[in-house]
Amino acid sequence: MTLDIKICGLKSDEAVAAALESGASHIGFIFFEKSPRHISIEEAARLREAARGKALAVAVTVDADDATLDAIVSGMKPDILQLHGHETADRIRELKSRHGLPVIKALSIREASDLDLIKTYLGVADRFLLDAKPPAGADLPGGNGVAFDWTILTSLDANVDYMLSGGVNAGNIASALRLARPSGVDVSSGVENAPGEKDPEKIRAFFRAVRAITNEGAA
Ligand SMILES: O=C(O)c1ccccc1N[C@@H]1O[C@H](COP(=O)(O)O)[C@@H](O)[C@H]1O
Repeated sequence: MTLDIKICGLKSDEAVAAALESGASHIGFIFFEKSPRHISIEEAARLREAARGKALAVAVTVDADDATLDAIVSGMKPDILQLHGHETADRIRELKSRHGLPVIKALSIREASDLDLIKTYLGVADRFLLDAKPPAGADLPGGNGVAFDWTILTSLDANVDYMLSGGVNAGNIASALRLARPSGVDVSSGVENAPGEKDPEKIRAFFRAVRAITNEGAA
């Protein structure tokens, strides 16, 4: 079983290096000013250069307007856009034609009925990222380190291509992957010492934990 691994909210050379050396398929940069992981376009452009040919660079935005997205796309040249707000299917069609980039649509999940939203975006979004709904009063739509009940994913149509996100870490990824069959996992808080402060050793430990479970079948 191969599994994409996205390390999100990167801000330092050390964290990018740990993600790439460990074999990250995707590295994510957050463009959302309220986030402790927010990064400037210039800095993201510099960091993403290290990943060229190694991992795909993902620009994460939240209900961003055209001017903001134009600046991100021309400045940082991401491989993928991750839309983490309330973007409609029409807005995604518009952005895909404007920028010619694949789109990951993040959806906030708490209960099984929240998965119904997937239908709205099927054939429009290239991939889904299923994240936990933010806790009451949270400032951030993602990156809260909160997990949802993964057992609800057992009923999900096997053709839905999604990354599992929200509160994932080295300690719980094995149970997540025993319950769900995502094509990728996305982690941010779970590899940090404090909000926005990635820990290279936690990044490496996360990959070891994923490999322990994905290699089980190969032994
Ligand atoms: O991480 C953030 O600060 C953030 C801000 C705005 C939108 C999305 C954000 N993060 C995304 O949420 C997932 C899950 O995070 P966590 O592992 O639960 O902390 C993260 O990987 C980003 O894709």
